Amino acid sequence: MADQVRFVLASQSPARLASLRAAGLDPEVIVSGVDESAVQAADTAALAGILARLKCEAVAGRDAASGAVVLGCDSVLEFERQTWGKPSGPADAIARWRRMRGRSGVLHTGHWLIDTRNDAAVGAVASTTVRFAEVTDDEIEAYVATGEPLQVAGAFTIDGRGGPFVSGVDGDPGTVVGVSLPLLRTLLAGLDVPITTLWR
Ligand SMILES: Nc1nc2c(ncn2[C@H]2C[C@H](O)[C@@H](COP(=O)(O)OP(=O)(O)OP(=O)(O)O)O2)c(=O)[nH]1
Repeated sequence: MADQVRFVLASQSPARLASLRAAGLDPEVIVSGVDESAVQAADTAALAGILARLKCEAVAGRDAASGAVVLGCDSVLEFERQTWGKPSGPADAIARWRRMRGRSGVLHTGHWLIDTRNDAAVGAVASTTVRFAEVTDDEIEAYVATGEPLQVAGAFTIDGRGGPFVSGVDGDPGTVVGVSLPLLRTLLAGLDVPITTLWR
């Protein structure tokens, strides 16, 4: 097979890695360690874009990423003009779900790519509307008790235990899980890297 370019995921997210592997890509993982709490932005989508770029740049600048195409991502939920990442703890997750049920929010995932071979860079934010089911207090308590909501942006998953509590999405569901594959294809093409050349 032609020389394959190294592909690095600048994220510890198991969901992102699983999505990319299922799509035939097998990135090396180099965690950025970026402190997300230190970053401000004009709005939720802008924050997702800025954090994705900071994570990507933090890894692309390391010797370990030399010669690789590096992907950084960040996901945040926009809900009634609030910007929510991962909940601060069980009480926060419960309070959020009591507000979210029966309503909808927008999950924004920022994507940033750097080709370290020529320092070309490209990025974009994908957004998907998520409709939350009318979950009961008991369901909320039980879901939070599993610990899953505490690990994920927005305090919910659509492909895990949270699946029954999301009544639908408008947009790419991959954006909610953590990486939009059609957007990744477009961004890679912008760097003259066909996504098919990254298949393993
Ligand atoms: N499996 C799954 N994971 C989700 C879902 N929604 C959000 N997540 C996860 C994906 C990411 O791991 C996490 C979003 O948080 P971040 O974008 O800050 O990434 P994370 O802190 O996990 O890693 P990183 O900062 O990129 O090293 O939430 C979902 O519907 N399904």
